Amino acid sequence: MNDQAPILTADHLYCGYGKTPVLKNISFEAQNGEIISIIGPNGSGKTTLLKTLCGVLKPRQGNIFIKGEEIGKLSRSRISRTVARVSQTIDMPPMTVSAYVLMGRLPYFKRYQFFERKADVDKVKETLGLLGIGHLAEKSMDAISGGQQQLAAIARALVQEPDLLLLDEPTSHLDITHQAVILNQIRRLNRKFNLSVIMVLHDLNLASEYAHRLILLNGKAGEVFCTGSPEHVITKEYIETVYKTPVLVDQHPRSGKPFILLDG
Ligand SMILES: Nc1ncnc2c1ncn2[C@@H]1O[C@H](COP(=O)(O)OP(=O)(O)OP(=O)(O)O)[C@@H](O)[C@H]1O
Repeated sequence: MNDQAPILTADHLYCGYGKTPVLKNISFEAQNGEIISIIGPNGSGKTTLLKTLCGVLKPRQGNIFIKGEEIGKLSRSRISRTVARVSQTIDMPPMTVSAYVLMGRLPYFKRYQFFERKADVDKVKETLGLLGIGHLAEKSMDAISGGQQQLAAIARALVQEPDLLLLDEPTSHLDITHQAVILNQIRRLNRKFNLSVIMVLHDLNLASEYAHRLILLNGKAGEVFCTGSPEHVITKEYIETVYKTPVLVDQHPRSGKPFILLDG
């Protein structure tokens, strides 16, 4: 892998499930240290794109490069040490939160290593603490709330120590306190460790506030409608065209970022 290359390059991707592709001709580069949010109406293909970007779903055409290397030529563990994904639906194995989060360390296990090392356990503890769920460590995954499961899934991705984090609606089950915990933590990791992030967000105001760049999918056409800074993408004209809903666009009083309200 080449550290100077963009962390991820999507090159003319056509992706989907059946005969007709859900998404057509998607090309973009995610630079190192960039936070990108994929936005768009329900069913526009946000999850499909995220799954394709990490190699879970094979593109029907086009290619993906991670740090300049074709994803198909990389081993699963090499990909896992570089890219971590948190999906929208979280599997709930009957295990404790700490055992679940520890699974994120598997890509670092050596051949014939069957047990975690102290460094792995420390990493898990530290990450649970950072996300405010240290007290849940010994609880079973199926005995905690949906929001807490979401935090545990994010912790599992973070202990993978990825260079690129892919998040599918990371705040969907979270109250505003935990939305702030997650997104501020992601911003902190981005600033401190240059973590690159691509996240699907439904909340356009959170996308506007936390992402450097937005990719707005056009539901019907299966294409990118436009991409750019929040100021470029979150305009009355673009949002009303894509979402077919009247909106008001103002500025956040503190950050100055575009701020959106439904208009009737
Ligand atoms: N496993 C699947 N098999 C077949 N079609 C699928 C599958 N998953 C999704 N689709 C279809 O692909 C299209 C895009 O779905 P996708 O979940 O990527 O959209 P989305 O933008 O993430 O939606 P939402 O905002 O509702 O989560 C939809 O028409 C959906 O029905």
